[in-house]
Amino acid sequence: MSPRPAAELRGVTFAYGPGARPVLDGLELTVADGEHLAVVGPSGIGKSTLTALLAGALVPDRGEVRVAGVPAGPDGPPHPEARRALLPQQAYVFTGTVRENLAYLRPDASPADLEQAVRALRLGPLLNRLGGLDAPVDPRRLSQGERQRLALGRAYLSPAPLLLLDEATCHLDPDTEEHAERALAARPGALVVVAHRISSAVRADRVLVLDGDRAQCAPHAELLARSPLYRDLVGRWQPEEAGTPGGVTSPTADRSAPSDRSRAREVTSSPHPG
Ligand SMILES: Nc1ncnc2c1ncn2[C@@H]1O[C@H](COP(=O)(O)OP(=O)(O)OP(=O)(O)O)[C@@H](O)[C@H]1O
Repeated sequence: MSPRPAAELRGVTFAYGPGARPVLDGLELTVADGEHLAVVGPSGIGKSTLTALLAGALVPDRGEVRVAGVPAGPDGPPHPEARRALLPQQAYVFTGTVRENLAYLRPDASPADLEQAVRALRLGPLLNRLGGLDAPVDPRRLSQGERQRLALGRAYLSPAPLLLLDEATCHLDPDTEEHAERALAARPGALVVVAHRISSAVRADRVLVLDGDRAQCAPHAELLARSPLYRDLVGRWQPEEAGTPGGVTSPTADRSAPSDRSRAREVTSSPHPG
């Protein structure tokens, strides 16, 4: 028997309010157990909306979102196997100690667990600067990148089997981002990353390209070979990466062109390649 998917979207349609044009319309997606999925697409196409639906922060108007086989929604604490952690671009950092920040989602984390998270996310130098695990954190005195790194350490320790990163590494340099994504992907469970660099898409198992009714999901190389849309996105992305320190900009496209999002689309079903 094949393992239960980490997440499934079946015919998911969502609009921000009655009468508004659906952001997602009939989306079909399966995230395999243990999969590392990157999500890309033009600005405003619905990448954050998708992560919020997977997190249960938004509820579809039609269709269903399931996490580990359990319907996702805002009602009640999720089944332990269906927990997910959503990291937004603006990282949450709490007043409290470094330890409390890191262990917020896993209060029973042992010293060995914390040590492993610090090592896996290369947080040692930051911890030294802050004064160690028991030093108080003043969020106002942390850079955006430092905040993101603490939040990534928290996500690493989280027991949630589904991690959702919505441009949660955008203030990190490419090397630190790669290390963090690889560490998070190596945890048990699935990782969904709204990518803001092409390198993020390249190292994922598959890439979901959201663009209205042309949404597609496949490994990077396959999309490059068969998807003009993906090649177009990558083509516009690479110069930005090359020219922007940190390369923090998502690919953007002219969204003034009318786009028909009315047709359902199947964007998965291929098994997790790894
Ligand atoms: N709270 C909201 N109320 C109304 N419309 C919203 C809201 N949040 C997002 N939208 C709209 O929904 C669409 C999708 O937004 P979303 O943030 O999911 O896109 P995105 O692909 O993540 O964009 P970006 O790459 O620019 O972050 C956009 O047209 C946006 O204006």
